[in-house]
Amino acid sequence: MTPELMWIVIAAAVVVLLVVFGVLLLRKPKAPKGGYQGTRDLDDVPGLDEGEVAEDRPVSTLERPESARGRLARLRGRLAKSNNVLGKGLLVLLSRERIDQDTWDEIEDTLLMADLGTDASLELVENLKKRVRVDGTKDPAQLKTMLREEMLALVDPTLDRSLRTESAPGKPAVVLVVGVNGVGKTTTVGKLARVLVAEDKDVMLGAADTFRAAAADQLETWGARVGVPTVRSEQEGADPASVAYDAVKAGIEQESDVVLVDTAGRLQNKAGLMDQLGKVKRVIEKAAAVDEVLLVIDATTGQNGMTQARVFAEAVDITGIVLTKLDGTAKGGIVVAIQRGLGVPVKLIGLGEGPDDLAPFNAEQFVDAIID
Ligand SMILES: Nc1nc2c(ncn2[C@@H]2O[C@H](COP(=O)(O)OP(=O)(O)OP(=O)(O)O)[C@@H](O)[C@H]2O)c(=O)[nH]1
Repeated sequence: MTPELMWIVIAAAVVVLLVVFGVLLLRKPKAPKGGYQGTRDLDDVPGLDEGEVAEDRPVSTLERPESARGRLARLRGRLAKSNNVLGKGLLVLLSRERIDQDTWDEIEDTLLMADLGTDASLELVENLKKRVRVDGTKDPAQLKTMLREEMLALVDPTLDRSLRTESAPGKPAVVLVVGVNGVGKTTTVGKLARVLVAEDKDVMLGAADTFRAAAADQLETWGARVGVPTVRSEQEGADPASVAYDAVKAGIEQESDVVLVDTAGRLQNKAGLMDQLGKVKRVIEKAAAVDEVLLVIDATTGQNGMTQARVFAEAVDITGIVLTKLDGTAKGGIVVAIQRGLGVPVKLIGLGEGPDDLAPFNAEQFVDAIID
């Protein structure tokens, strides 16, 4: 090798080393395992803009989730847009010059198409029919009021829809989230963590969906965005009950207020599902009581969703329903069908893919969004 060539090789090597060193220096810090456990209040973190979005976030870019109050008002447009056909369709039918049996049949069909279910649809039509006959009214405003009242009665504003997330002394509240895969379970757990963080609660996540490693990664990312740690197993196919137990133990040790446990729904048969969910619940109860079992149902799946709901309700005592994807369906009537079918209230609704697009369910606002 000539001396000139040797100098060129040395110069090239120095340039390569400088580039590699530069890249290493510029790389963002990696999230610690288990998420961030430090401060999560924007007020505690200088130089942060509200609503800032980042992927791999160090502690200084934690997000401040929107408070749950008023979310449904913000998301009302999405509910109204997708369920417009139902509300407007009914009002058009009711404001016909003559409301004869054919019109009532059309009203019933509209309700059935919105997944209200046969019994509820019949009941609504019969009640409206009676009131229209007695009042003899044709005034659209009055008909709208009647429709609103009858629909509200079906949705039932008297049900207790509060989430049981109050901790006992020395024990966090435990919320188990169940449902088939793809309905939006992991997303819901992530969104719910944000609702609780906005209420200033200390949350712990348990990634007991061990069928898919990506599900735990997904959950961990949700948690990291708001400073919530996740207990998970690095091993795909690990025992979900043991991960759930570890999460609750960690919640007790770290004095968390609430532990949210995501589970797997990818099970081949009913017996397997019952065994697994039963075991997860029993094992958790060795450490703390399970306060809430939320069943997540995809509102776009209609009757299929009802069938799934029944299978889960047999496997474990459901205390509340989360209806996801209500932004993408005209089948808002599923709220009534599910509540009636299971005897369990809808407590939360998903109205989009955004991190704060999960709202506490409110019967009045729900009916108003459909009818107004
Ligand atoms: N439009 C809309 N999409 C939603 C809503 N909730 C969840 N999704 C989407 O549904 C898809 C599935 O959500 P996941 O949370 O991964 O579902 P999962 O039930 O946990 O599925 P597995 O992890 O496979 O068991 C994602 O693309 C979510 O963004 C909602 O309320 N509205």
